[in-house]
Amino acid sequence: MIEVKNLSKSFMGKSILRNINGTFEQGKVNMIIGASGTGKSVLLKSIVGLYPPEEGEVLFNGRSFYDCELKMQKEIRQEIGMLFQGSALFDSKTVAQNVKFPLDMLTDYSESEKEDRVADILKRVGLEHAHHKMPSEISGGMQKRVGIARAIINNSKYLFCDEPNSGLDPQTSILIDGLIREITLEYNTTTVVVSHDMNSVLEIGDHIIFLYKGDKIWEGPNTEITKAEPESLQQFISANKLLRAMVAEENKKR
Ligand SMILES: Nc1ncnc2c1ncn2[C@@H]1O[C@H](COP(=O)(O)OP(=O)(O)OP(=O)(O)O)[C@@H](O)[C@H]1O
Repeated sequence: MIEVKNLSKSFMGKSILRNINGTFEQGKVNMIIGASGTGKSVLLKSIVGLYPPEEGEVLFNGRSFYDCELKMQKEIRQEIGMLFQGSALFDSKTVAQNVKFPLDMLTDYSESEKEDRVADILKRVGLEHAHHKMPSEISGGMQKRVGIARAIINNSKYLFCDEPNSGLDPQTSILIDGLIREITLEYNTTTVVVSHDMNSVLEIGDHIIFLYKGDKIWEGPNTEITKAEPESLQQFISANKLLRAMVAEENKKR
């Protein structure tokens, strides 16, 4: 579980996030949603230790990341897997070398152990035939799969995904969403996904945090989102045709 407590962040005196509180549970897909520029990525980066906040704390299973010894911080960092926006694969490395990278950096496994793990994980994400391909030779959806495999290869307890569907067509987005959900359940990870894709929210969002201009406006399960009151959230939702229809149905029942 990850707990964010009273977190505030600004850049050069400009307030970006104000007093954010939220809980991200294990074995669930937790989503941070909101319009462009509202602070989603800054929140994600503050949680994973890239942007230290001015105020507040982030607890990883009770361990305060910004208020613990360097050794513990390193330990927590090793438990974090990250799928970056745009996948961020090394162009000059093969698929297998990309996936193996965290094991090379963080473990002292033997080469054959590493290769076995890479083979297992690539099979799990449906890329058993792509070991020797270069990132430029595979599709955007396959690149995301490689990014997911790399994020979880070292048995990550916490999986962070920044806009996992960016640049993907709707059908591939559904497949990637499905994979994130399956991995979350199978590996019992605490998964945090940043997105502004309402289809993803409906597909996989067990728990949602909605940000609006740096404030947390609403928190709850995706099953409740169409009934949520805040106007800023209603406006965000109504950009999606399907959700507009669902909200209209909800209103009819009232
Ligand atoms: N390193 C930085 N230095 C200064 N300002 C930053 C930095 N990173 C983000 N910001 C500012 O913080 C605000 C929130 O940015 P953020 O990237 O979190 O938005 P977002 O909600 O993730 O948007 P998008 O969906 O477009 O990615 C923006 O005004 C952005 O310009």
